[in-house]
Amino acid sequence: MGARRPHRVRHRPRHVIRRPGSHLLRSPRRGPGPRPAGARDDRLVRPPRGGRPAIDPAREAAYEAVAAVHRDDAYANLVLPKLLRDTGVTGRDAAFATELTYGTLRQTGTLDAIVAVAADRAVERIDPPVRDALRIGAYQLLNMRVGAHAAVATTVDLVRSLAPGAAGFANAVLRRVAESDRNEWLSRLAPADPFERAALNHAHPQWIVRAFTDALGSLDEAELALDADNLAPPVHLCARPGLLDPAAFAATLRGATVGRYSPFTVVLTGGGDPGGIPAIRDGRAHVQDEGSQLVAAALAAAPLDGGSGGGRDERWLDLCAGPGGKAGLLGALARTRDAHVTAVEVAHHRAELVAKATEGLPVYTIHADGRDVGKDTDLPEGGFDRVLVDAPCTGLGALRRRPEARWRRQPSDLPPLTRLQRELLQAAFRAVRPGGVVAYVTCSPHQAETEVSVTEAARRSPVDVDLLDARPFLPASLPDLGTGPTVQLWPHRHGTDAMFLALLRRAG
Ligand SMILES: C[S@@+](CC[C@H](N)C(=O)[O-])C[C@H]1O[C@@H](n2cnc3c(N)ncnc32)[C@H](O)[C@@H]1O
Repeated sequence: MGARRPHRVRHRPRHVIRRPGSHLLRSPRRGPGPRPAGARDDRLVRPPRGGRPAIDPAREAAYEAVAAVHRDDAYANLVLPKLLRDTGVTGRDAAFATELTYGTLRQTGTLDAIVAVAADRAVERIDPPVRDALRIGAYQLLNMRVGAHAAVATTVDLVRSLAPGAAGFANAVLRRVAESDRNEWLSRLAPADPFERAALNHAHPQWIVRAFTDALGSLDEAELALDADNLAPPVHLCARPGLLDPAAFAATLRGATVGRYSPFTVVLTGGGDPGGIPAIRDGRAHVQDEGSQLVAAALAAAPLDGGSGGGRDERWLDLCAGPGGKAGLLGALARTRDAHVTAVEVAHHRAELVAKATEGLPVYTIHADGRDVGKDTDLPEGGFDRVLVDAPCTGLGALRRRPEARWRRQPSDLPPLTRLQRELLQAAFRAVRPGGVVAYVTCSPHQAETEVSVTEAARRSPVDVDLLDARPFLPASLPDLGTGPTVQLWPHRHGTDAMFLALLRRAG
């Protein structure tokens, strides 16, 4: 396939680009499912040596990971694998530690509400290390099939090793927690307000419950979306079009299947490290949620008007490219169509990731601010046929992948993000040529970041833009796309992250 040589990007010190050595785009490993019902816990503490309790390594790793998330703002999916490696925890023990860590982080708000009653004090008044240990103990009691004796004894030993004076307190709190199961606790605590109740039952902050309800139109369905966030998602791979056949690729991977909707998706069900897969190492595939693949492919599928572009369809722009997932798919599609992609990323290290992720594809990465369209000679006004704005957002649509994120995000994150989203989308309107198409994408279903950002940016656009019905540019088999013209995907409906897509065409 004759890939056209991309235009050269002017060399300036702030431009990182240009194909550094081959590096892999790696994705976080996902955790395994919960321990099977009735499974025996064989990870009891080892006998004390020298009078001090020895904590079993799996629980210790889980505690360290949860503590690092709360103490150091660490990310569980980065910190836990390292802890497991360092402590030599593997196999079933690693699966136990992963479920304990991810589950405790997802359920933090609900566990805290229960621990607060059992401790008869606000959790903020419990020392942070003891508080994290109690969360881990309570998760084992309420959400895993760990026997009460094992959960309490191991947690008390953990607390004794962290804060010897608090062991008695931890013992009393956990014994009280163990007196009821999760459902009994939830009905005992049940707030009268339905949003507060849903927040407690599904372990999300209330503002996120309300945001999902606004986007879905009903609290009942929002509860399904909240539940979906509490399940570990499967790993999706993108078999890059023109480089790899998904069915043949899936056949080489244990337990893999082709995706439900995207023609490029392969779903990994057998676990394992995707980074070790040869097709990923050599750039014929990458890790990417199926929803992300669908929205990127929709941009490539939407028809252009001739306009002043005279029917040209060769200059594509990804205005927010890091770490390069969509640039990888767009680059592969561009390669099959003699087009090329300019990939813009404002964060230097993320621009380097984009360059690595798109190695071998007709993609040039620019370390620049996407809002500089018209000011930066590499981002000329009207210079592009297709433009993607995969905007920085709260990420509320991908909470299932980031166990701690729901508690870290705040409503106060919205104003600066929505301002940036609208500025980037306006820059995209300037960058696209008359008759060309812009895709605005977020991995958030929050309406301030989706519909409102699109409406506001279009209202203030210096050029005329028309909102297209995005639904025809997604696979016909994709259900529940609503009445358009924008599309909102959901984990509970589509098995994808909650990606939002709006397609807009600049008037010719
Ligand atoms: C949602 S992520 C993009 C994900 C990417 N498209 C992918 O599929 O891998 C948004 C990205 O926009 C970048 N960004 C934020 N502000 C920007 C700006 N003003 N110009 C360009 N990129 C920006 C962020 O650093 C982040 O990497």
